[in-house]
Amino acid sequence: MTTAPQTRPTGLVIALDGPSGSGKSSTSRGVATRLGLRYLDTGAMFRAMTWAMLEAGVDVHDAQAVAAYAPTPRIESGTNPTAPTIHVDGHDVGEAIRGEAVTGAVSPVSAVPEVRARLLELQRTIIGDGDIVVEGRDIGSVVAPQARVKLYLTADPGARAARRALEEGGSDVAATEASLLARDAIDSTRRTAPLTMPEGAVHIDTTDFTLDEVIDQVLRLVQQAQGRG
Ligand SMILES: Nc1ncnc2c1ncn2[C@@H]1O[C@H](COP(=O)(O)OP(=O)(O)OP(=O)(O)O)[C@@H](O)[C@H]1O
Ligand SMILES: Nc1ccn([C@H]2C[C@H](O)[C@@H](COP(=O)(O)O)O2)c(=O)n1
Repeated sequence: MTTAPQTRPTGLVIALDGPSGSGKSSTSRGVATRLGLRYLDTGAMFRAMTWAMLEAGVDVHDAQAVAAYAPTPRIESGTNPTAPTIHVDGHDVGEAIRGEAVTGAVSPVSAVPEVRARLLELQRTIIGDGDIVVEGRDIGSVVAPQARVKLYLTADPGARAARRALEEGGSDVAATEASLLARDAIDSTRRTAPLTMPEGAVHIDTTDFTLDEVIDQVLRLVQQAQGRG
């Protein structure tokens, strides 16, 4: 049963960061929907960039080639939390970016500074004056350090893998966990904007909470932050 506020804050930026499968997208979409805010999935933008590189035949392990291609694709993110969209050069890539090829290549592509600089500019343009929930790996630390509310979501690797395997219709939990941990390792050790708990963020370990319980916790934190003005 949800108990948290329904009033729509203005100019608000809520930043959610955390490792793969910790519940960022589901929580962000739930919070944005409840508060009437926009929603930005920055992971989808990095996936879209990776999809474009693979389509163009760029070697994703060649940082120079990745950097050279980074300015090319036109990436457009739709920010409706109940129906987020992502397009590359006019193509709807919402499904394609969730496939194994992109998932296996996205972390090395995301580690290239020219990719991050290009997407940072797009992300900040979309954030604009706020009224948005933004999720990723470096939102509270780099993209929007001014965010009024910053959350850092985690969950035990076993729980993350089990949730993801369930979502994917019963894929191998051990293989899913290995894939999540491999991505976490690259994302948290890269030189530019690594995954880290941002200064001022509230840590929520979601392992033992349902999605509704986590959304409620975030809504309460937003209410407290609004109370502080
Ligand atoms: N608190 C929760 N309890 C149970 N399942 C959850 C919870 N939060 C999210 N889930 C489920 O876990 C899976 C992963 O969640 P989600 O996609 O939101 O994570 P994420 O952090 O955005 O992942 P990624 O970084 O890979 O995009 C989804 O199937 C989602 O429904
Ligand atoms: N702000 C961000 C968001 C995402 N990434 C990279 C690292 C992730 O492994 C990948 C895919 O993200 P997901 O869809 O799993 O949330 O994108 C990043 O570096 N910075």
